[in-house]
Amino acid sequence: MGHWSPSSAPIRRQLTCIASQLPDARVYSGPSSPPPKRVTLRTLKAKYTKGEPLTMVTAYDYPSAVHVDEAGIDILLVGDSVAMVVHGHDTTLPITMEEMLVHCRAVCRGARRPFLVGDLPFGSYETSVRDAVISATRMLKEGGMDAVKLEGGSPARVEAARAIVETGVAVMGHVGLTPQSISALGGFRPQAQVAEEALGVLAQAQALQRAGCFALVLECVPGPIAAAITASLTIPTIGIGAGPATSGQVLVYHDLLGMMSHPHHAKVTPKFCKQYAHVGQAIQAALQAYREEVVSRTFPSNAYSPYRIPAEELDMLVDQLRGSGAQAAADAIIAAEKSMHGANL
Ligand SMILES: Nc1nc(=O)c2c([nH]1)NC[C@@H]1CN(c3ccc(C(=O)N[C@@H](CCC(=O)O)C(=O)O)cc3)CN21
Ligand SMILES: CC(C)C(=O)C(=O)O
Ligand SMILES: [Mg+2]
Repeated sequence: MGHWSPSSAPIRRQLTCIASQLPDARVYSGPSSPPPKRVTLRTLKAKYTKGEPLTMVTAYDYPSAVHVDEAGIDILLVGDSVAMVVHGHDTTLPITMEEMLVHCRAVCRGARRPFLVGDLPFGSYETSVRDAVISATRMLKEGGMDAVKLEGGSPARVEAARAIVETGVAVMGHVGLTPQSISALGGFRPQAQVAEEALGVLAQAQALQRAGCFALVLECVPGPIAAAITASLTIPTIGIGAGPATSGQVLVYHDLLGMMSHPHHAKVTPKFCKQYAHVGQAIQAALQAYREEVVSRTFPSNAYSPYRIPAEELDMLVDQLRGSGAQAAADAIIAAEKSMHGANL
């Protein structure tokens, strides 16, 4: 048994057996790779109870998941923001369940430790409670997620959240700015900026808590409103553009890395995003340097041309090519050998 805790592994291990396409990187693969201690609902609750901030970041693929895991982030969200930051859409609406599941599986292979939450995409849970339950269970069975997130706090959304929880799937709620409602909202606008609206968001948050949500995202609401909501709940709030008084914070991976500095991307980087790096600039500089080195024929140098052939083999090859009349090929060998290794054949 080693140090597998009975509560953390069995479910995911079973899932991995059921669905052959599921990631196996989260399965204990022998003594050489000790299993990392997974973040569970219990871990999250313990942190919240102690007043420790919860950290959450999005990731959409294997390398970003590895990085988020290594950084010790508590919760990894496979967000439907993938539609905008990875697929290049202007909103989160077009991303499909099948596309989300592909991203979830890639993330699951890279992230062993964080608690994994998958965003239910637009259209996958609003049509009926039955559809909501089907979509949520797919996120776990086919996506390898630990929990799902859905947007909104209207009575219909609360009913969907309750039904999913009753199925045995952990649900994270999401109120304030709910980007999937952009058509009705008329834009990515900050929410709860008048007292009546703030009371509405508070009531939605409380209804989602009653429905059994284990946490709530509060997006784009004034700090004091987020503070009031957080103080009124017994489950953690995870803020984004919601000030410092929430129980935790979430940012989009590409935003916090400064990957979207290109003017084409800049439109989707909201004001509340702090850039902890300027990875976009680093990528741009590297690509330009590569292009310039190829054009100037300085790449690949000998250091990056690793495959060798013994001199006597080359001699034989040159002789055979000459014998068969392939003079140009033979000359090319001699010229290349001279320029790469200064050798005269
Ligand atoms: N890259 C990225 N980061 C995000 O945080 C994010 C996404 N994408 N996509 C999904 C949602 C959409 N989000 C957004 C997007 C834009 C604003 C924004 O620019 N708001 C402006 C007001 C714009 C308006 O009035 O139309 C602001 O002043 O905050 C806020 C949140 C947050 N989420
Ligand atoms: C911004 C977070 C909360 C989100 O829902 C997403 O990335 O899709
Ligand atoms: Mg989302």
